[in-house]
Amino acid sequence: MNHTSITLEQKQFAYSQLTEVKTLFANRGWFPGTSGNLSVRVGDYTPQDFTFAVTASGKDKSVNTPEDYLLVDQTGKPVEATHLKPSAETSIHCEIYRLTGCGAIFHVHTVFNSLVSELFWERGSIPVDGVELIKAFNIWDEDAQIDIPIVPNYTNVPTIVPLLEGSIQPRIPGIMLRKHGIYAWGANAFEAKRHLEAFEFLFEYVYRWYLLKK
Ligand SMILES: CSC[C@@H](O)[C@@H](O)C(=O)COP(=O)(O)O
Ligand SMILES: [Zn+2]
Repeated sequence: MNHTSITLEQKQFAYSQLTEVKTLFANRGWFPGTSGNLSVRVGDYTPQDFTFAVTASGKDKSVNTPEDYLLVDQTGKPVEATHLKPSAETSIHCEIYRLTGCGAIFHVHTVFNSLVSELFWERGSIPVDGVELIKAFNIWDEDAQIDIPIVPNYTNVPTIVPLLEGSIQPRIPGIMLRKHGIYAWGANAFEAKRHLEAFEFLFEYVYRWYLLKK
């Protein structure tokens, strides 16, 4: 893609969407210790050629500044001259966009998502049985049973990237990195937010139900 075809209005709209969710999630305590990253896709898409706005690496996501985001291409390289560094996990966003064609990806570290990823690590996925909020994923089966995949976490992020293709499930818009955090996505920011909120609700439910049953 000719990245100059992204207009200033498109870029500003993407940044304003990111600021809105960033502020909301920060108020929920979903970015402890500068963790987490967010992105929204901008402009035309093919799996080989796309652009997205992503959070800059290492920022305090509970404050809003003029230096919070940058535009990158499908390889994670900035498309404009900038001193900002894209999120250290940008290559995960690149791969999820390539595989799913989604429009927005939100990543948060929470205590509940980390706990359940460890609880069900050996199983390879987090099972959820018949909880109403599964419908947030557009799964309407009576008493639906879903499994949210878990992949191992590595400090070297490029080691994680090739594991995504074999782990992402077509009807589940998210993947857990073991003892790290959830990546949730959707066709746009509204849908990615709905999915992330549903995952976090279900993780807390699964954890508490596990303890209650004991
Ligand atoms: C500071 S701990 C979290 C990071 O290691 C990473 O997992 C994370 O989510 C944020 O990294 P970032 O480069 O700011 O996008
Ligand atoms: Zn992370």
